[in-house]
Amino acid sequence: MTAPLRVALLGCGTVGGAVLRLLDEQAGDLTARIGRPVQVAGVAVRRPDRHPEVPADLLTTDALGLVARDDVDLVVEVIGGIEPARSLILAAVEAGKSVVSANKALLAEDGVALHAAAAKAGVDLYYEASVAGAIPLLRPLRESLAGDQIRRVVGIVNGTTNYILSRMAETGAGFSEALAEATELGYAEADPTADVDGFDAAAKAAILASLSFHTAVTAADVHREGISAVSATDVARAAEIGCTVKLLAICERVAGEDGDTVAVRVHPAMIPTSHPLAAVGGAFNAVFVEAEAAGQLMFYGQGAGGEPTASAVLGDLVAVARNRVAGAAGAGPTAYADLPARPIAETPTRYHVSLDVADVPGVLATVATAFAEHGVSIATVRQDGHGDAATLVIVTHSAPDAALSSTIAALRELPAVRGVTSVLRVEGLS
Ligand SMILES: NC(=O)C1=CN([C@@H]2O[C@H](COP(=O)(O)OP(=O)(O)OC[C@H]3O[C@@H](n4cnc5c(N)ncnc54)[C@H](O)[C@@H]3O)[C@@H](O)[C@H]2O)C=CC1
Ligand SMILES: N[C@@H](CC=O)C(=O)O
Ligand code: NA
Repeated sequence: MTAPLRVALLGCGTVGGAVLRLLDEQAGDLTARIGRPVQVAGVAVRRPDRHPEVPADLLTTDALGLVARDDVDLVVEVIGGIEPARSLILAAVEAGKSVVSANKALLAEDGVALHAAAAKAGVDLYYEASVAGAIPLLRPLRESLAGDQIRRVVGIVNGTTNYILSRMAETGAGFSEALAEATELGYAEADPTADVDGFDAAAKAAILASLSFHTAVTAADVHREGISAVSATDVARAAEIGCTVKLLAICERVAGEDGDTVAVRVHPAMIPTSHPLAAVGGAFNAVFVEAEAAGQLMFYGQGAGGEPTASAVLGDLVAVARNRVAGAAGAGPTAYADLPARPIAETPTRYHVSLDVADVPGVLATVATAFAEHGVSIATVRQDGHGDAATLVIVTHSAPDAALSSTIAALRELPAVRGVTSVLRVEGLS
């Protein structure tokens, strides 16, 4: 019988546990698809006593020792975080072992160096699971669309926050309750502030922008806002204008007189309920890709959870194992374009603003003047009076984000404005 390919599994939590189970359940099919059996050589964990499901002789707390073993051919990293994951991946590739990872935080911080190390060693580094869980997205960007020019990628790439926002909109559930459910279901990161504050989505946006535009984008290049400031009022105001609130990742290649730039941002936004992304509920993700020749493409599916993510990990494992059987590594991504990042301040956006004002003559004109003075044009305005107060709901036309944020600062200073009760960007309105 052909000698098996031996796999080191680093981490056995939500994703690692599902990978281990599927490797066992699908052993026969995987052997047929790869041309050689795949066998688990060892499973590195922090607390072996917490893993009665794993055969004791496979468990180890020495992840580095496992990676270095001569009988290990391939490494699956599902620990997460920067260290020790980075050192373990580098040790693996330097020892000639191809790596599959689900670690967006690490790839978004240090992808260039990790790819360089993998290319130097002639091994593969695949990470389909790192963005949008089960959805085949990175390989289509890296391979299927390699002959096209991608201009824009926009989507929902964090399952936890989408689950929270969906629950808030559909059932009126509170933020903490919805987050606890998402954690229980295995969607949230080990530290869920990575989800709530947009770090996870920003890392994914950096990976998407790097692959789409053939340039190096790190998480630090991404403008990031999470959902912790999204209130029940924001959700209600969105519903009043036929919108819903979603955390969006938007990656754009922008043509300019001095050459192209990339603008990459993650923030909550109101989108019309008729927009295809508005129907993406729970932990599902969806990503639109706009390419010059292909036009618009949509990718949709489960963006988080043990089994869906393990599906992507196993897909990568089959790919790197096939390459290993063929005796060659696949082509890595290219980053030749060297495009600078455009700051959010210069990025055109639209705002929805809700104000509590004193219902006195001239208040509307005073508010309108504040917008005009900052070069921001108003698209719609609605005034609801109640007693001596009124609510003004304003949707702007597109303007540089800096102009919009200085308008909000100026509004807060106006004596007639009693409170700025909701400020959210708006996307997808015609
Ligand atoms: N849960 C999900 O839906 C998804 C997770 N991911 C990514 O997959 C990776 C793993 O995520 P989860 O399985 O959800 O996390 P988890 O927290 O459930 O599992 C991580 C495991 O790694 C172990 N670990 C930590 N340090 C270790 C060390 N030094 N040596 C050995 N084991 C160690 C932990 O004990 C834990 O069992 C992360 O990079 C995450 O961002 C990607 C897509 C979806
Ligand atoms: N915590 C992440 C897991 C998948 O990447 C999410 O909620 O999307
Ligand atoms: Na994916």
